[in-house]
Amino acid sequence: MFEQVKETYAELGVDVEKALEVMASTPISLHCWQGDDVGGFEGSGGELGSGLAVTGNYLGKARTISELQKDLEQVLSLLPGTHRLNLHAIYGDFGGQKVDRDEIEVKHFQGWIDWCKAQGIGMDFNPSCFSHEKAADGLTLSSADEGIREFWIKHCQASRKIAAAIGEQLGSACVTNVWVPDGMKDLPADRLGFRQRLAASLDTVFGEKLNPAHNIDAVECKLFGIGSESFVVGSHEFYMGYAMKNQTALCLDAGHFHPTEGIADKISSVLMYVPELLLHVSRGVRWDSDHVVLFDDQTQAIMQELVRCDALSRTHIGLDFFDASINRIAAWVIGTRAAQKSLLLALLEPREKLRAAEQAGDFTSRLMLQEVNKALPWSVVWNEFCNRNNTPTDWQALSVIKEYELAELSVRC
Ligand SMILES: C[C@H](O)[C@H](O)[C@@H](O)C(=O)CO
Ligand SMILES: [Mn+2]
Repeated sequence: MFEQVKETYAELGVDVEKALEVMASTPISLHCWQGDDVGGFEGSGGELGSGLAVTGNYLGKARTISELQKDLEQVLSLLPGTHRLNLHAIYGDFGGQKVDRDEIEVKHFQGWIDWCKAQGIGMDFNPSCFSHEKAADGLTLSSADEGIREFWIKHCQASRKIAAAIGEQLGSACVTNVWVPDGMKDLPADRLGFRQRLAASLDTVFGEKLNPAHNIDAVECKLFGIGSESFVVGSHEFYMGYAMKNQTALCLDAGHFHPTEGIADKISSVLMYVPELLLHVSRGVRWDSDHVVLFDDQTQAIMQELVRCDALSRTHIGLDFFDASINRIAAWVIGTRAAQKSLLLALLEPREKLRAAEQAGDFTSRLMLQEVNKALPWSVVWNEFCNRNNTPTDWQALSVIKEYELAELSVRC
């Protein structure tokens, strides 16, 4: 059947083998925080805060680094292709000691680096500027309190040093994404002041020039959060301007805009002015609810734009969702596979024929071809991709996950 499908696509000018090659060389950066509900392992007992919220209480949350690594290994075994780990600073191995955010060092993450090396994957990193007493009032790098700003600047500077070591040791640039929750529940008096302080703090954070082969800086914008409904200092306009001016990567999170505003249409514009893009593929339901990513129109549109803009080499595809209402392994596998399937669908699009019709002003054929594309047998190619990587098909993966739940997750009390 697969050979016939290849011929069907070839008639429309689509090279299926080329699409499978690109799939195999396009990693998805797996966010560690889905495994334990964004808790981390500092052992400080701190509550999740700063506008982040996880709902659900499904059994088997990872409680230790080794449990999280075991869960991630299970996930990786069920994903076709080679991926990356996206780690937050709060997941370091602090040996039960109190290590504050401004004191973190490479040694606290060496275990993770070694684990990634053993898995044959790259690693991305994030300073954790949330769920901490010095972020309790919702302000960090833009705070009017210089001591607070200094603390978070030091944390971000330390994070970049760690990221550069990660990138150097693993031989793959580590994307360091800076997201701060800074904002106001109600109407601020001096928006400009907050934004000037954030820009000055970021300039200090990024002041040390690091080898881009080891570390890529990204900044993440947001529209609102819990506790920052009226004002977010790091808005899209702020960070797009900052990224353009300083040529950092810009992180677009699919849940960080108005509920009806997708990020697909932003990709071609952003990539005209910033060097690289980091995506947090997510799914907001009513708000930035961080639902598990699905194979839906929004996700398909994002990947379609990446392929149409020939932007995969300048884009780092990360995921950002945290759902504790279902098996967390399944959440990762469903979400990652949805992102991958959306990418495959985009790679199999007869885009040369679409482009030709559009350039000829033949919008009728363009529309019809877009509809024809939806009915093409892309899932046969997806199953071939799974087979070639010795991974089960979607439905088969569920039974493997259920067995893991019984053997491993259900005994974590
Ligand atoms: C844990 C992540 O840093 C966080 O989800 C951030 O990326 C975000 O999207 C906050 O809304
Ligand atoms: Mn995000």
